[in-house]
Amino acid sequence: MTATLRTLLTLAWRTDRRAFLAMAVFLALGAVSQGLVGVFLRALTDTATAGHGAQASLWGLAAGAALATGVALGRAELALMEELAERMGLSVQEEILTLTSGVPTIEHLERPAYLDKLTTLRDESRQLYFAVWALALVAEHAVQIGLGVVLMAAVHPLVTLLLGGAVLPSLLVRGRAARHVDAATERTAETARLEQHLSESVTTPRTAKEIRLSRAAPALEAMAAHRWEEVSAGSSRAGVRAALLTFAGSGTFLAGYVSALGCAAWLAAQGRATPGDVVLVATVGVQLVTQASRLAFHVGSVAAGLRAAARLAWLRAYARTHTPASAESDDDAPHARARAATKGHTRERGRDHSREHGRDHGRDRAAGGAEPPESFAQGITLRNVSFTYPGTTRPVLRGIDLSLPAGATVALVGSHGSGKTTLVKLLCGLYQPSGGEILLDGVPLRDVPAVRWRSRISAVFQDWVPFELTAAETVGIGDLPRMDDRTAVDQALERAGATEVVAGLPRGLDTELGDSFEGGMTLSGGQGQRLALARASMREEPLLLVLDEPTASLDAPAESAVFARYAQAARRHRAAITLLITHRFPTVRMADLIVVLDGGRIAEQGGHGELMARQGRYAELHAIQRAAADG
Ligand SMILES: Nc1ncnc2c1ncn2[C@@H]1O[C@H](COP(=O)(O)OP(=O)(O)OP(=O)(O)O)[C@@H](O)[C@H]1O
Repeated sequence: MTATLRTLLTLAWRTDRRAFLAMAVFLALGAVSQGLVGVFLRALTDTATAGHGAQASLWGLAAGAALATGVALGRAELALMEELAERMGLSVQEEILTLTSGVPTIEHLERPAYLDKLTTLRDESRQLYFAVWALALVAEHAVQIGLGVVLMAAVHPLVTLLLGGAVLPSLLVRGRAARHVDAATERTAETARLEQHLSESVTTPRTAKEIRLSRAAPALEAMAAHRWEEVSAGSSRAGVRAALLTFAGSGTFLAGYVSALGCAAWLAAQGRATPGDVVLVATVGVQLVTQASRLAFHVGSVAAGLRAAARLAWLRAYARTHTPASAESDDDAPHARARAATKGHTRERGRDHSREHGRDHGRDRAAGGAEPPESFAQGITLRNVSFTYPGTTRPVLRGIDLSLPAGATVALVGSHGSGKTTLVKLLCGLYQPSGGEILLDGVPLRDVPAVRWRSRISAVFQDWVPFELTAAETVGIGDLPRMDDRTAVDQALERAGATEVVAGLPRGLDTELGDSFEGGMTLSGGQGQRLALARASMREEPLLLVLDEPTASLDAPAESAVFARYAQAARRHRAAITLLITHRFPTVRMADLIVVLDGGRIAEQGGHGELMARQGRYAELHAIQRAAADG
């Protein structure tokens, strides 16, 4: 609680210190001016009933001035808070992005339990800054209520008791109402995510073709609507409960107020209070009821903000524990990176990234850990590696003993779901093995900081990213420090056989790609794949080159040519290992070593001739493909 409160206040303080302080001053003055209105009105009533007209006028003026000051301060507070809130919201969103993308492993992006937390945090990031506002208003109302209680006590302690006794239960009831709403949001986070996915599937251009042809749009829309109904039913149920509780809370306030006013009138009738005291109870009593009701409401907002702050603290802790080597040393670091990442134009962004990348690397080195080899002497060894996706129970890889020799081209083959991509994820350090170990020239991969190992890998995956950037940036982003180096980009295009693709673009490397640009160019699947390959070619001397079915849009001879070129280059440079995954056997047969995966185990391994002669699983897969091609 204290830690989350500190997180919340630190966020606001860091966003704008001056605005934060100014707001605190305005709030304090606003609180006092409200209390003074009641005091001045009492004096007005008492001087007027005593026949002192001139004095009464002065008190009247003073009451008006206090009221006007309160209103003006309220306006100023509002303007300041809106400004502060907007900037704070932006910086929280940036931090969430930076933390989410900064974790070297990807479990938090694939596992529903974590995704729910992330979705809720992203949706509720606005709560954080409203909470700071609410926190300030809670403080203001608390001061106002304190002053009010003192004034009421001066009339008669019973009046205070009647009003004060109604405040506490009502606050508790309101807090409970807010918890209902929050719990409902968390319960429906998964359904809300699925609804969003289904709605986006119908509206994004990438999926439009298939969905139009299959005429699945109405069915998908109906599914999305059904999920939306589930989400909204959950939140309306919680909303109704919260409204009932709030109503009960307001009833308690009202009962307290009416009794306190009755008590003051009775005291005045007895001559134990002045008419001014009755006016004071009526004025301050109304203020107290309103302030307490607002206080309760804002306490609810603060509670929601604290829960969002707790989620942010969870994400920060998660990022810290899952980024062992480049762990941030202070709370400002993710912010600095987030600010750098969103500054200015994309190209600026690229430069900032480059600098940040360098800084990460420096921090990484300072943090210790083993170095990946400069050049492979033996290669990569997997010893009894097993893996089960977090949150599941079925092992996807079991007992993998494998040696990927230095300078070799290794082909991973196997039927769909046999574990090829998962093995690649482990080799890239995107997941840690559940059992066994991976060694880089004898050095355990888990001892090598992810940032250092990643900087020595190039990879293209079957689901390559169609970045909406210029062609130069789309390629250059493959090696951030050299993102703007046109010579490096040209060389990468050449290595990937993609020079022709760029030559055909209206503005060459400066052509903007994607629908997000006005008049942006849409690439064909094959053109996009070539650029993705060029992106992976930006790093000239990777130790491991992963080609996970990146050439599905190319024909078989083009695919073989691409693989041959990459394997040759990799072998020349530092005895790098090329790992390729493809279902096309003409390409597979070129590999030095073929590893056949079946149900998460290595069924067999060897050269093409050797495996064909063995007449095992490889020969069987080969025969199936040949029959399909012939038939
Ligand atoms: N993020 C994940 N969480 C849980 N299970 C997963 C995840 N990703 C993959 N799997 C499961 O792991 C198994 C192996 O998947 P993997 O993607 O490694 O297969 P693959 O051999 O690469 O398949 P393909 O040839 O179709 O690409 C599959 O049963 C799949 O359902």
